[in-house]
Amino acid sequence: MTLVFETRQVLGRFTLNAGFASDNGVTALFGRSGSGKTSLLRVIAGLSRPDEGRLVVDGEVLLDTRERIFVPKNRRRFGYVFQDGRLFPHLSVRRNLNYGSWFAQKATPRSNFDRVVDLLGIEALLDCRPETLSGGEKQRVAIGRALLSSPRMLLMDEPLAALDDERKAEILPYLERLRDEVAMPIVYVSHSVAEVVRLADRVVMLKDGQVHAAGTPDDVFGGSSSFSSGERRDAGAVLTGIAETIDFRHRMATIRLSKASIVVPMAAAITEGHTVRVHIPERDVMVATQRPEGLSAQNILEGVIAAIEPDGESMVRIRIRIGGDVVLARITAVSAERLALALEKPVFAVIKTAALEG
Ligand SMILES: Nc1ncnc2c1ncn2[C@@H]1O[C@H](COP(=O)(O)OP(=O)(O)OP(=O)(O)O)[C@@H](O)[C@H]1O
Repeated sequence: MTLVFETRQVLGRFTLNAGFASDNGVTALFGRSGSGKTSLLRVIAGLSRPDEGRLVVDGEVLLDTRERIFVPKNRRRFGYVFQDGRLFPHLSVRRNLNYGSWFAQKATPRSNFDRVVDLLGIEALLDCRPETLSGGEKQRVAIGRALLSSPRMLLMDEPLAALDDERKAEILPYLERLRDEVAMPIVYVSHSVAEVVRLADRVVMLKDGQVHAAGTPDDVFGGSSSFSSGERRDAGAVLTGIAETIDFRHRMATIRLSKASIVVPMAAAITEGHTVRVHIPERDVMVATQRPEGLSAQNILEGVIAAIEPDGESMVRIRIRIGGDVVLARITAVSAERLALALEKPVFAVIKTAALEG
């Protein structure tokens, strides 16, 4: 499945002028409040008609303003998941799910229903009414309903925003399974760096209605200089590793990276042998020229300096290469000078364990 999209739309004083291309996997539309994420999603969904635009999904033109093509929303075959699950309160979970398949062009085979129920872990809930479910359970049902409408693409608008941290942690592993097992593009709107880092294959970062940066989470979060202070705190490296061992007593997992291993607090559902992504915020990395001792930080990784980039007047960003991985650190230019940091110099990246996310 492929998706090619571009649009231009004037909304009052706001102009949306953006586009992106993707295939299967999660494309995150990321940006601050008011950057245009929802407006973009609405154009894709067919909920609003842009002044100019083109949307092609797997070769089929669903929108082309020049050619006067506008396929209405109910014929686009997209599944939607909103912030608030929007389940029908008077229907059981099973009937809510079946409602999705009712609108599918073909009848949903029984096996598909079972597969979706299994994927989202909602079998025990089938006879419940929505009001008896937790927020996370409701969202899982809402995702199931969207999947059972046999969509060719899923559009998710901040599906976790209304949930508390515990519910978010509960549902994230299901979203990861969805990403890994469902062969369709997923467009995922979020303003959470942690969520995007964990789920997205590609990030389209919007700013004032335009694409400000696009690429892998590492490309986009690995050191853009135009983050707000909140985003700046979360900027850093995103590394992929394998969960090697899990210490259930302390709820810590050891993740094998390309050369070294690091220990991270265990996220809700890390399984040994599975691939996980680890986000190391650059603010939580210190640089040492000798291996420090007697520190509370558990992760001290040996590497070499791959780059030193100025970042603002008094700061520098250091890229530390550790085998095939790169960890970022943002330190003052004065510290870099004092430590005589230079390209290819061997250093130790001191990572505060609490800063890692599974
Ligand atoms: N129909 C409209 N008429 C006028 N302005 C609009 C309209 N729709 C959206 N806007 C403006 O477009 C801008 C982008 O809004 P949008 O909801 O797309 O942002 P967002 O990134 O999704 O924000 P949030 O994260 O807060 O949901 C805002 O300034 C909004 O006020």
